Amino acid sequence: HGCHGSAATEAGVVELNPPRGTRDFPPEEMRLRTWLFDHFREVSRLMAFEEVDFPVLESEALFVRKAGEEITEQLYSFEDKGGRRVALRPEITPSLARLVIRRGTSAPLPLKWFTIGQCWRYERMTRGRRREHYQWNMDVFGVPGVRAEAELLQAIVLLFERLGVASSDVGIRLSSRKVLQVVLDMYSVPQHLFTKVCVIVDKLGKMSRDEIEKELVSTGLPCEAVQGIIDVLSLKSLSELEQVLGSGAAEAVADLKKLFSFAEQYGYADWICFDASVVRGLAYYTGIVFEAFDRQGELRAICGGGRYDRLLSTFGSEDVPACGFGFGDAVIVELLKEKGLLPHLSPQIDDIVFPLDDELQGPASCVASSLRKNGRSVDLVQDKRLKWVFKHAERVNASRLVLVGKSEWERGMVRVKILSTKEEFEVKAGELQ
Ligand SMILES: CC(=O)Nc1cnc2ccccc2c1
Repeated sequence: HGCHGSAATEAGVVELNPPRGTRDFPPEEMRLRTWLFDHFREVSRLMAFEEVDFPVLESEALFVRKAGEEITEQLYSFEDKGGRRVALRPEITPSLARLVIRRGTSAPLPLKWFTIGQCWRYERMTRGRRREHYQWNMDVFGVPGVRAEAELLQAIVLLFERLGVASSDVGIRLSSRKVLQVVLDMYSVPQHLFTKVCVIVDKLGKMSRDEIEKELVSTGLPCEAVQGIIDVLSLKSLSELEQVLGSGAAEAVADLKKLFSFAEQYGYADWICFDASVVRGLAYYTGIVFEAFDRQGELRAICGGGRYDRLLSTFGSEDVPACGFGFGDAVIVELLKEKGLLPHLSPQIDDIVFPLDDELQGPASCVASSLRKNGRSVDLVQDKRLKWVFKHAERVNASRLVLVGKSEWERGMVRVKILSTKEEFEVKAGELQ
């Protein structure tokens, strides 16, 4: 079966590549994805978070925010046959908020929920970036203080440690949006510009400083405010922050100090550091924000999150304090590749069962069936030469080869070969486990 590129090369062959910006997961890639997602799930279990799920398709209204965020500008939205405006979700948080409201915000709190879901963006392919990725989300609803953030940070650190990533490879930068709030108040910048400013200054480090200044000025900020914002966001320590902002930043500083002391108790203090330039690019964050980055590379964000205490009221509900993070499946895999931490994953087949000639296919099925009922994963091989079967057993890393032969079967026996030790023996067919 030749490897076709696309319909263009051979008349009548359908386009074989998945749509632009999307991926297939053939077995070897699916094993790596399953390995990563199993770690996401195990950490969620350790943290006593409950799994939830949502449709990939949501009402477009859930994501319309007019704050100039990249993911809402690249919304994969369309009108369905019922004339409804719908969208492939670009993120998970609004769906979580929708379900919390739907269940009634008086439901017993706190809620600790996690999900792993595919998210979409319609990116002009000029940048050749992907249009979908999978994101692990962990969110806490109903905990107003930074104890919730401390739990989320532990989840992130547990995940990295399980993958073999050390705090020398990756750090977690954290700050509070209350810092920016104080600066904007100092220059009496109107509140409605707050989210726009956050989205713009989130590009610090990705865009040049004067491009940022230009964008801030074009949103209507007075020049001294622009200078003040950039100066404050360049501060590298809490004590500097206190000196520069004085009592105005007391709340932000108190939150951060509490979070750092929790970090000591949890034992992950060497993973985190204060960095006033962290604001994250999502409009709805209101307090602590954080992002994990690789200390060597081009400082890509591996995951990120923060507190969003006012999101539910934007959907017309009572507010419920909330915080959470999203952890994508792309940057982490690149990091693991660079660090030589990718696992070698082979199929997990326990037994290969093979009838030595065709009239033994029935008995072989019977042997395979009883092994499967005993929880063994069995590959029942038919119409192959024995030579092929040995090679296949190696390839799939099977533990045992069970050969059903005529003379043995007549004595109620089968031949078993342990592939690791090469030892071979007969066993009563009915007693094979
Ligand atoms: C590195 C990468 O693929 N990022 C990515 C890919 N697809 C997305 C889709 C929606 C939102 C964010 C996304 C982010």
